[in-house]
Amino acid sequence: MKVSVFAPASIGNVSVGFDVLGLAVTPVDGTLLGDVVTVEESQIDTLDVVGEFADKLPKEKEQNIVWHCLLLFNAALKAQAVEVKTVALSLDKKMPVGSGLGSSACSVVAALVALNEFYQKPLSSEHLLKLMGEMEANISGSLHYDNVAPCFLGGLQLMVPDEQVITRDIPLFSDCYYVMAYPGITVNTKAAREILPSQYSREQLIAFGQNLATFIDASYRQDKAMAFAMIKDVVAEPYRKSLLPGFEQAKQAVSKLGSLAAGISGSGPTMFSVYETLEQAETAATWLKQNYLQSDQGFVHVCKADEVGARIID
Ligand SMILES: Nc1ncnc2c1ncn2[C@@H]1O[C@H](COP(=O)(O)OP(=O)(O)O)[C@@H](O)[C@H]1O
Ligand SMILES: N[C@@H](CCOP(=O)(O)O)C(=O)O
Repeated sequence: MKVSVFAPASIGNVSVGFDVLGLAVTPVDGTLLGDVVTVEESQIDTLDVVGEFADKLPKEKEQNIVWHCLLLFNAALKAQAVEVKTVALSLDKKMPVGSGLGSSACSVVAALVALNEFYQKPLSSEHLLKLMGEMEANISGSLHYDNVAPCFLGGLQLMVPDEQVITRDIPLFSDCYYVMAYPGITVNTKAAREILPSQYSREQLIAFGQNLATFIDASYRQDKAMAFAMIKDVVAEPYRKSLLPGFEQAKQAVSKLGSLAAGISGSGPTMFSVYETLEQAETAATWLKQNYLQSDQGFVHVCKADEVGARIID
C-alpha cells in the first residue's frame, strides 16, 4: 500500500489569539501550499526529501522532524501492540522553513496522518493531535497547537484548556480572502518566542482577553465588521515586528487598499491580510509582491480558508 497526504499552511495566532487560535488557508489558484508525505512498505526505514525547500532542511534524516514522527508513531503502535512495519517515507517540502506559515506543522501533520492511514487508522484523531502537539513542543520549545490543529482539522480552531478536547471549530468567514505574503527571509519560531516578555501588564491581559472573546462572539454571530476589528495583537506583534522589514509600512498600505485586518502570520515573517473581495485581494497581492518581498524565494498567495485540513492526495 502507498499513501500520500497533503497538509495545508496555517496562520498561527491570527493576531488576536496568541497560541490559542489558528486558521488553515489554501490558495485560490489551486497551488498546494503545504507539505506532502508519502508512505509505502519497504525493506528498511528510509526518508527521502524532495521539493523546492528540501535544501533548507538538515541533510541527516535523524535531524528531520518527519523521521522523529516515524519514531514517535512506531512507539505509539508498540504501546497498542500493533505490529510495526518498515517503511519508505518521502517528504515533498513545498513549504519554506521559518516562514510563519506553519511549515514544521505541515511536515508533522502530513507525516503522522500518512502513517496512520498506511496502518488503517490504529490511532484516534485525538491521539494523533496529541502526538502532533508533542512534536511541535520539541521543535519550538513550548507546547502550542495553533498550527497543527488547523493544519490537521482545517478551518478556524480555538485551543481549549481540556486535554480530552484540545481544540474546537469556530465559525469562520468563508467568503473572505486571505493574502499570505512570505518575504523570503527566515524567522525561527523558537527564537521569536524567546524574545517575548515573560510577564504582561494587567492592561495587556484585559485587552487580550476582551479582544479574543469579542472576536469569538462576533464569529458566532457572523458579525464580520466586529470580528475583523478585533484582529489586534497585544502579545507578540509589538515585540516581533522589528524582525519583519517593512511590516508596518505594508500593514498601512494594505489598509488603504481595503484590508479588513492584517497581522503577523504565526511567528513571522509572513504577513496575512484579509479582504472582502477577490479584486481587493489581488490588488493588495500585487502591491505586496512589489514592496514586501525581501528575496527571490518570497511569494504572495491569495487564499481562502482551508476547511478540510490534512487530506489524502493521489
Ligand atoms: N520537515 C521539516 N520541516 C520544517 N522544519 C524542519 C523539518 N525538519 C527539521 N526542521 C527544523 O525545524 C525547525 C523549524 O523551524 P520553525 O521556525 O518552527 O519553522 P516554521 O516556523 O516554518 O514552522 C528548523 O530548525 C528546521 O530546520
Ligand atoms: N503561536 C506560535 C505560532 C508559530 O507559528 P509558525 O508558523 O511561525 O511556526 C508563535 O507565535 O510562536
